[in-house]
Amino acid sequence: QGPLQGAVPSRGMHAKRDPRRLSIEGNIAVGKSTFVKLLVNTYPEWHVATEPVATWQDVQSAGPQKGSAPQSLGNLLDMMYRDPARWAYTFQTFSFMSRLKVQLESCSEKPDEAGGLVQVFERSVYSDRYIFAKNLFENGSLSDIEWHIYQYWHTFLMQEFASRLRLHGFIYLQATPQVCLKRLHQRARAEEKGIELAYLEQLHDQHEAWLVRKTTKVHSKALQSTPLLVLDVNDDFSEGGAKQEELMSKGRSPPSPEAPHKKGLVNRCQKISH
Ligand SMILES: Nc1ncnc2c1ncn2[C@@H]1O[C@H](COP(=O)(O)OP(=O)(O)OP(=O)(O)O)[C@@H](O)[C@H]1O
Ligand SMILES: Nc1nc(=O)c2ncn([C@H]3C[C@H](O)[C@@H](CO)O3)c2[nH]1
Repeated sequence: QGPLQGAVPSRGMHAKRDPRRLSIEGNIAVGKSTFVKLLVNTYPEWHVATEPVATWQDVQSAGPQKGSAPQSLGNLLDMMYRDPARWAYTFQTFSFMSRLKVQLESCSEKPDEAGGLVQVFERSVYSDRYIFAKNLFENGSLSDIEWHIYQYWHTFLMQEFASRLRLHGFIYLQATPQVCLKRLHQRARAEEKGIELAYLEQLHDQHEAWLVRKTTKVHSKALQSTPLLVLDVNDDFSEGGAKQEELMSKGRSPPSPEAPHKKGLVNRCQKISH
């Protein structure tokens, strides 16, 4: 029996409960995908929606006629990094739409199949705006009018889909921009080879402003008060061991009598109604 035994509810216990919906946030290459894989190994019953990077790397046309083969239209991730002033707005519309679909599709599972589940998203419609689009505006890659139009439809859609997009918690994986750059080089994704420390520093600051300092102006009170768990992932946990187990248990651990305020995020989220 591991230290987490008993903390994860069995399916039968929560057959009618809405799924708890969490988003993993963090800088580029901080280790979100790696962390999500560890979560799935530890909690195989959790549903995970990874970031649709492959869709951005190969945008497909629907095909001119029904049933005809889709055509590849290009690598939008690469285009955005090569020429942000030209492609940033296009990228944000597409990344937003693909995140919206992922978040809406996950919550359309039948309630009694999804009951008691935890759904984990890698980033969210919120980081699309409050991290990336905001940063692209502030560094001059989105013009005033593009940023205005982006916020106009984003706010409208967030209000229209408010209840279906509501998240119960954020897990913020926090590491220095220097550590992220090292991991980015180690991963060596072709489109990212031009990314410099300064860009990761900007994104780090956006995460800190939105999630930690809470100085970023957000569109809703519910979002402002969404529970947050900050995990320091500067240390290497990819080889397993005690650090990995500690991180997993922080995400889930039951309240302890000595420190009742230090509940795991999922336990805190279960107190929040949908
Ligand atoms: N804690 C860690 N210690 C050492 N290396 C790590 C750690 N977490 C991830 N890595 C390594 O860093 C690289 C980036 O990790 P990963 O792909 O999980 O990042 P990510 O946050 O999902 O990236 P992106 O923002 O692009 O989606 C990978 O090579 C991974 O093996
Ligand atoms: N501009 C921009 N807006 C986004 O919403 C966004 N989300 C992710 N990314 C980049 C980071 C990684 O290189 C790669 C995979 O995370 O995609 C984004 N870039």
